Amino acid sequence: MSGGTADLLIERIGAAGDGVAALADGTPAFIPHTLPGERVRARLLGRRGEGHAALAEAILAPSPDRVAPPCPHFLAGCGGCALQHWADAPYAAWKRARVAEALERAGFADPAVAEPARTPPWARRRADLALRRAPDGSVAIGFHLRGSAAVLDLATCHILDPRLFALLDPLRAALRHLNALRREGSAILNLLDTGPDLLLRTDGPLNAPDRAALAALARAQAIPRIAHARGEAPPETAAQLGPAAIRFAGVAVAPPPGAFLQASPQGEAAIVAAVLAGLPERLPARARIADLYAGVGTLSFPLAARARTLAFEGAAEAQAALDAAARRAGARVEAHRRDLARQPLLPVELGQFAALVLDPPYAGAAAQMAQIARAGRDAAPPRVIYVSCNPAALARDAAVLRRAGYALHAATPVDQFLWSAQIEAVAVFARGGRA
Ligand SMILES: C[S@@+](CC[C@H](N)C(=O)[O-])C[C@H]1O[C@@H](n2cnc3c(N)ncnc32)[C@H](O)[C@@H]1O
Repeated sequence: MSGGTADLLIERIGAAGDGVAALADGTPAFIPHTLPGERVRARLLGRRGEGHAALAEAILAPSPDRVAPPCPHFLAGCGGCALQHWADAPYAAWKRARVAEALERAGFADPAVAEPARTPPWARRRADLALRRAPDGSVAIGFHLRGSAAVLDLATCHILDPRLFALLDPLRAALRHLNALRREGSAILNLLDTGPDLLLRTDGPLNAPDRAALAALARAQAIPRIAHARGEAPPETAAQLGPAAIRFAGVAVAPPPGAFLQASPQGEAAIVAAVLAGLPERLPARARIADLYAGVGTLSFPLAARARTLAFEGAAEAQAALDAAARRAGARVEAHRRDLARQPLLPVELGQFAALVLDPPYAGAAAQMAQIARAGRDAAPPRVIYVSCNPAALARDAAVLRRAGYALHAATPVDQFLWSAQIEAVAVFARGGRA
């Protein structure tokens, strides 16, 4: 069916942010930059998963909710954003509905879902940008074009913090002559309290002139640390001018290069607030909280203000940074390294916690959920506070909690990835009667 055109009615927005229309045989077509209710003329491109990829050649009847996208890269297909063409109110309502639908699929009828906590434009403090060298030696830095391996070279960006965006031109200039970048790589930018932290992953080794060039870039742009890794190898510091640190609840942590951070300060604040609000009002003096998938301690240190917190994290460097920060600050945080997919907390361990906070990666926390279900009424923690970055995993994991006897206490969507299809959420579950 590819190559042809069809006039179609957009029925809804799909999980990747594309408009979805039904073809004559009922197969869904995924059409970027369209909106529910619109009639479009679409060119069919080929199979995509269960349906067809398509492009809108013309919007025959535009939605009243269509707005002019603020960024010129959007209609060129920049993969950083999917929904800039949607008015703010229906856009936010769609994000909220994705969380509500996930909880409904888990079996919680008519879930009480708050309005999304928002992140404004120009606030993203963490970005993983693609690098691509052109035949003339120049280097493109940006997001992949949607559905393509090509990199859109960013001339502007409405989501990135301007302090990070300002580094792109000097970085392009430095990368032009960097031997370590042969064809492609990535630049992970984290804006810490001490300034930008840069991790370059490239397809070649760093040589002495490369090191000198990166040191010069660090000095000229006041970048405290630039690290480099070849492919997926562990990073090594290429230039360090000063400390690289960020504070969580007043505790300074020195994260490893490329460490996971919540994508925006607003997103982090909203997640921390919703997690703390989900704790029982009164915690006994000897109460303990478990923070699973703790990273470098974004949630552990705020939680420790309420009770002794045992933090579990699988990545060695993140766990070490969390452990060192907790020791230096004398915080009530004990950091343990543990692969929670292979070694989830067992019922005998779960029984000691007044609350279990978990913030798993995209795949969710199936192994841990199975142990909570096994723990039964006596050992399962009274509260489970689940921070989700994937509604599908939330639906699956929340269903296990429901079957294990938990009620949904609160749900807060957090929109940290402005204009993308992503939505995060903090869902608070309480065992029957104790909410
Ligand atoms: C979404 S991040 C959350 C980090 C932290 N809670 C925060 O807010 O910054 C998920 C974390 O889970 C860790 N992780 C991924 N797979 C894991 C596993 N199997 N066992 C333990 N930790 C894992 C990652 O290293 C990452 O730090």
